[in-house]
Amino acid sequence: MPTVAEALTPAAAPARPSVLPSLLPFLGILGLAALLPLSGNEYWAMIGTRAAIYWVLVSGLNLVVGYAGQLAIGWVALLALGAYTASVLAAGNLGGAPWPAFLATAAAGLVGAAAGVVVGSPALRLRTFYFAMTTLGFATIVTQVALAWQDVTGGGIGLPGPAFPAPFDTAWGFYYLCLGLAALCTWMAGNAARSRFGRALVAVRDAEVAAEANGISKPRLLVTVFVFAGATAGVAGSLFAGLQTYITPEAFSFDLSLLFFISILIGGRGSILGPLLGTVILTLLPEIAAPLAAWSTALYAALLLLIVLAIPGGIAALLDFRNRRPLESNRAIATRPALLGALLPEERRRGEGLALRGIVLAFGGVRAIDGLDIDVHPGEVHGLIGPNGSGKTTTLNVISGYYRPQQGTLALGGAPLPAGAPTLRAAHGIARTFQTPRVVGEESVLDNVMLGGTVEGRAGFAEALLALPRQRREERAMRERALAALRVVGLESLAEARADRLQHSELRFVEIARALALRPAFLLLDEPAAGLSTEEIRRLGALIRAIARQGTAVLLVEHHADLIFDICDRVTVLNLGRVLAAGTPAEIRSHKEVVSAYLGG
Ligand SMILES: Nc1ncnc2c1ncn2[C@@H]1O[C@H](COP(=O)(O)OP(=O)(O)OP(=O)(O)O)[C@@H](O)[C@H]1O
Repeated sequence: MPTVAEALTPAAAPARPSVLPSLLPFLGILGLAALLPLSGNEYWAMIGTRAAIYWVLVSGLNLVVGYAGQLAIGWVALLALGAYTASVLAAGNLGGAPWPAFLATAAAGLVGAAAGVVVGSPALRLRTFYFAMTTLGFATIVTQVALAWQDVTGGGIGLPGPAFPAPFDTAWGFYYLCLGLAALCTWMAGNAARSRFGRALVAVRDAEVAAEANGISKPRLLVTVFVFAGATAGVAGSLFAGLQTYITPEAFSFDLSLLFFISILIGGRGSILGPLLGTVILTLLPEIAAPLAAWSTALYAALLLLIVLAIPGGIAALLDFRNRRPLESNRAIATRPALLGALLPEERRRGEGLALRGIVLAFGGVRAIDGLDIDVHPGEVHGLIGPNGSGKTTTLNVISGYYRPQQGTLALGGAPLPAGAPTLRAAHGIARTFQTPRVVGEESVLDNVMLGGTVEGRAGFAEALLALPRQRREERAMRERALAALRVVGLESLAEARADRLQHSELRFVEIARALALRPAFLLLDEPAAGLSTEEIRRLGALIRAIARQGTAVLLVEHHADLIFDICDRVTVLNLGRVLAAGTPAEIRSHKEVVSAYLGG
């Protein structure tokens, strides 16, 4: 057991990580790329330019595929659209004067951004391969339109790409332009990935329900990244047309789309560096093994198989040295309820009572909840118990908005709480944990806990891309708060560890820390003691009591009767979707029907 001093002193909290070590590989690649002209070989200028252009596209697509997990396999469509937009405008083929190359490139970016939404929006309704097929369909449409609209696009004969002015009109000048844009895109994508938007994308990919409970709206988030990924692809298209000097529909083959997609897969999900290396490798591969150029598709497929089978995490997992270090094996969860005050200063405490009235919810003929009234008061731990199938989980799902009751009303702090709308619960100050912990295994513990602060983020996606001051300030505050929450649950020494390396009991406390990072007015705990040791349950109980004492209303669904009777102020017992009994633990313990229906003789 920790001493009082230990209980109050957080273990060595991780200092703010220096960004330099994570920047070094990028600076190294940029340094090497900047030295490429020393080769004096213009052929290498062309290969280097092509790799930079591909990366401009992949840097945006990576957020869609590697972070959000959407199978956008036909993204070459946007490259084609950007290339044709810039070339048609630069040639003046739509009437009017020819546009300068940079202006045409900006227009290609805008058209790409708009088309990104069009190509991406089916992902809001379709999953996995169905979405992949729609992106391929779009790629076919773009090339067919380019073929058929001969007056403007030159049809099968094609048209010249935009000619960039001096000093970008030489092979190496154009190379530096593309390299500069690739570096800019890397910086922006990296900023986005490290922001609340990046965390939200990965959460939507790996723990969608937890993402919703933390206020993340998947459709809004996806549309935002589709805009960015479309814009980078549009700009890449213009540069691509500039490099080709002449474009025809064949230039935008399925092979090229596959190259973009596979670069991300072999690079590794949720990484910027991995896909960057993947893009460079796949661009260079056919050049280095020139005789194999005709085999490039087979080569990609073989490489992909090799990576998927041998290193499923891709290049990024190979380079993740930090998570190879063993974690301390003898770990105890030393919760520190006394530190709650630092996380929830007086002015941030907000307890809100919850009132359910006449809730009815039936699944077909089964009345899972049948006219339920419950009042949970601020500062109170309210236990919800009952036999299996009595309606506890359904009640939680009604409160968290996953189920819309057929009858009845909900009110939080006296104000009506809209039925349904799970993503709005976090903004009302409702936080929850899950029966089976829902954490993002591939993210660090700290990132998981920071997800709880998502709703307090005000900086928009553009601010995140450019790492503007408000974004940086919010990120610092979110990080501090998440660390404070981790100190409360006693897991701050694991902050930088990947969450899937933790034990089950630790994940339960990570979820509580995430809920605390929301600074909740109302906290729903779904069987938090399941799988914990007796000592851990004792600490959990003390922590829950302390959270309630700060003003938060706590609704606790639990099968451990001892925990319920030890820490609850009031208990409601459900049976067949109705309240069998409600009262203090002492009243419930001696309630005849409860004893016979649930507690046992
Ligand atoms: N999605 C669903 N579709 C159909 N029936 C459902 C659904 N969810 C719950 N039910 C039914 O509603 C009733 C209440 O289920 P619920 O899961 O809320 O009970 P519970 O008290 O949480 O049980 P447990 O302790 O086993 O988790 C059960 O009869 C269950 O079979």
